Amino acid sequence: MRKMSVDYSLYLVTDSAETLLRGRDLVEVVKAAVKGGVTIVQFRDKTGETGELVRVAKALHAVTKQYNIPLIVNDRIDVALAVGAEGVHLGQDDIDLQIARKLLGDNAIIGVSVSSVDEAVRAAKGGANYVGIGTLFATSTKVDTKSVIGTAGVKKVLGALSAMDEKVSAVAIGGVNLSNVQRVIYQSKASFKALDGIAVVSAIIAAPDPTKAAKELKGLTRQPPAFAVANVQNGRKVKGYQALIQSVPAVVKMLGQARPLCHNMTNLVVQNFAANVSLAIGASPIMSSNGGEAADLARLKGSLVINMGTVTPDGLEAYIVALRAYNMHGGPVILDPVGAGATRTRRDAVNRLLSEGYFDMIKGNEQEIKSVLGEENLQQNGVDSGGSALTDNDRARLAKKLASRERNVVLMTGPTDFLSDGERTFAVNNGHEYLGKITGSGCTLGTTVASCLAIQREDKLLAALSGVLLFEIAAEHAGLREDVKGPGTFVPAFIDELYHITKQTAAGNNGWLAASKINEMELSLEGAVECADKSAFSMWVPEIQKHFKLEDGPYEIAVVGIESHICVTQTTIDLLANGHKVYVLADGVSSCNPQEVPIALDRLRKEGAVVTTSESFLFECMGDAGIGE
Ligand SMILES: Cc1ncc(COP(=O)(O)OP(=O)(O)O)c(N)n1
Ligand SMILES: Cc1ncsc1CCOP(=O)(O)O
Repeated sequence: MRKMSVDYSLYLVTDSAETLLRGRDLVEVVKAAVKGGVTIVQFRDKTGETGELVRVAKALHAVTKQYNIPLIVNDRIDVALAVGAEGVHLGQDDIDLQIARKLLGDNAIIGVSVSSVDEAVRAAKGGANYVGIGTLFATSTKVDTKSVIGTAGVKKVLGALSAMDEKVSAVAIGGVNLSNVQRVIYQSKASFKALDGIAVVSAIIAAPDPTKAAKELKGLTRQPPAFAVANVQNGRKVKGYQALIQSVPAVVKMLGQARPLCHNMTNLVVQNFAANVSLAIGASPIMSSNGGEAADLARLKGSLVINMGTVTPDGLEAYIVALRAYNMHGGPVILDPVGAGATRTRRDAVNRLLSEGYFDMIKGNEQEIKSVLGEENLQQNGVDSGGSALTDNDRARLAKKLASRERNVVLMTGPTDFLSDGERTFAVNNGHEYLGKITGSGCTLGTTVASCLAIQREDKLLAALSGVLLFEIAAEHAGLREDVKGPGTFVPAFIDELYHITKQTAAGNNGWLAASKINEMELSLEGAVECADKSAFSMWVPEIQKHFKLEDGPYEIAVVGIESHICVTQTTIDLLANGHKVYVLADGVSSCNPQEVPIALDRLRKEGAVVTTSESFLFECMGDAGIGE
């Protein structure tokens, strides 16, 4: 087989099912698709006789050769050899990778289907050129699939592959189409590895115009999704809450100026309260659970709250229509997975929603967030939050874990609220006990935060923080009023205070923010205090490894130590090999023989570590002069 360089960006996998081809000739469909920009083709026919398979494969190869792209044959090494195809694709139950390599030679492109980290690591170690990660979303094209792993599963596999020495390309497969391809690429991305491409069957084979479908898919693979555009363009985020908090008044002020639309698909219990809260803070509410009008509303540059408080099968379908419409226009969407862990119906609804679209923010109590994370052994009682056995750090970690998995912002509510975008995590300790004694306080917090998101899209964590502080400090003001005697009188006073704070802020009076109680959570350092006795030169020993699990990271780790050429070198190389980002602090390392130091630092730089100084590192961590420390 001849060696070929491969562009995996748009991988077409064929299917000869009549339901997809509808009387058209497969070779003609593939020809049209390749014209549209497909970069690699896999011939996949599970039923044909060998002679017929060879005939079609030959015809397909004539097409791919014309465009200088590879032809891969699914499962059948004999067919690949017979036509001189560039490679094969093997499933987990197909012929062994080593045997295939022996039969096909070093130049062959061999791909392996994987659905877990273990399978991916085995394929990479076994010398696969690429892995097909799936099944991403349930699809009628493959009904015998063993597991549907979503973007979270793909991301886990990519994270593990990024930590390996073996370089292996990766595509995701299963249910990818024009409406979700950008989200799939965006949400699957692990810290140090993104997908090399996407693999599709029906999105091209069943398309009325395969050239157009391929062209559109390819175009979309090169652009960030609409909901990420502002984020991506803005680049670096403000670090540290003191710097962030200075931007809160501008967000609150903008609410009154822009009067953003806040579209609520929410439960019957809170509709009136949520609409009043929206109006009080200057936003423009619309309470509509009708999926049919979501497409029109999504054009109005507002935000959407999907609150699952009273979810029904029809309601769920309407949420999905609206979610897609807002995703398409880049309008922010918040998921409030009310009672997510309470019933199988609600758990399924959450999973379905997460697979159908992108949520810029997920807001829920601890049990709801755990349920969205898919934590085992969880049975929530009703839709209220119940008690927690977790420490603040554990709870903050939950919020951070979900935010980095979904690549969004998570607001986990409770006596202390935790906000995270996966990089920055804050605890907010504002609010009033009466918020826990009225119905709909969580839901209306969702509406408040969604209104802020509508006008602050670049930094979604700032939007969340602004909404939380506005809402909870207003509650504190209301709770202190003499006319408030209990939860009943609290509600109207609370709406008044939301209104007053918004007005004051518009007039330039930001004094209310002095009441904010925020802590930044330093989660990567917390809990990693460990004294490990060791004889190994590297510090990458099990006692340390357990604090830096790749699925919770990858971590950014600073290394200092006495022998730059021994323990510092070996620890750094191990950390890099395990997928973490390493800063070696040049003024924090030495050597018994000083000549060793520059040689070791030079080597570590080449290995991929950032060699810097302690002062530079610390200032980069802080990011802003507003930080007290
Ligand atoms: C690129 C790519 N990835 C995954 C698969 C699935 O292969 P497999 O698990 O062997 O299932 P079948 O294709 O045989 O149904 C693939 N074909 N291509
Ligand atoms: C072959 C295969 N393997 C996992 S899903 C799948 C089929 C993907 O088809 P579609 O792109 O039509 O969802």
